[in-house]
Amino acid sequence: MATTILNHPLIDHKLTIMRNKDTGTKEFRQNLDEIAMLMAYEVTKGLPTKNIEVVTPICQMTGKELVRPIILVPILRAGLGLVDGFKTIIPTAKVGHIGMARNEATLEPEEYYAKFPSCLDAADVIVVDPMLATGGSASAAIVNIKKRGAKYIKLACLVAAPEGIAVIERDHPDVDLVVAALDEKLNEKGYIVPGLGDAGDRLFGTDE
Ligand SMILES: O=P(O)(O)OC[C@H]1O[C@H](OP(=O)(O)OP(=O)(O)O)[C@H](O)[C@@H]1O
Ligand SMILES: O=c1cc[nH]c(=O)[nH]1
Ligand SMILES: [Mg+2]
Repeated sequence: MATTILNHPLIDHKLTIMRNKDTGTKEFRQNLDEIAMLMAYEVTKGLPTKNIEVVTPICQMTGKELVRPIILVPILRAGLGLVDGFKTIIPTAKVGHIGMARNEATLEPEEYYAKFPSCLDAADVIVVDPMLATGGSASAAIVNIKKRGAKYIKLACLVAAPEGIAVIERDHPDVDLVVAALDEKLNEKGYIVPGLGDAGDRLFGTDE
């Protein structure tokens, strides 16, 4: 299993707009939505397919179809900002939700909500969250999803700190990780530097 850092020019351009502290809610959401579509293409590159016979208007041929259904799992709240873009590219995807709140004092993640489609164990599961900071939220979310039966899991994050990547690689060597941009470090409050601030607050306008 692998970690991929995308460093894609279009994503970097849009992400730079999101990073700007003066970018408002509307533009922040719009750019995240656009980036999600680009990430969906990249994250799904390695999904398994099987041969299927198809008759074109010209002749019969062997085509391909996905082996498993796809389930998107946004980590609430900020992961919700990636769902519409992924669904645009994968309209048949089912969506499960897991709520993880990072205790801002201890930085420990706590699950507060979970609801999944019943085919979790037979699906390709793509967990999405814009921020991979300490890695605690994503790692705990994946542990909880595995406990509910998920076997084929990918994690897609917009911005990651090296610390978060190391945690996912250590805790979940079976999970493919796709990150749009690798930042420098975490600060003393567990925020990614340079990062983009609190993704959930910027997405939902709760930054007071
Ligand atoms: O890697 P970690 O150190 O765990 O931090 C990353 C988590 O922090 C943010 O969520 P937050 O807890 O702020 O919740 P929110 O999405 O509701 O704002 C972010 O969306 C990740 O889930
Ligand atoms: O930089 C960070 C770290 C955790 N969560 C965020 O939203 N941003
Ligand atoms: Mg937040």
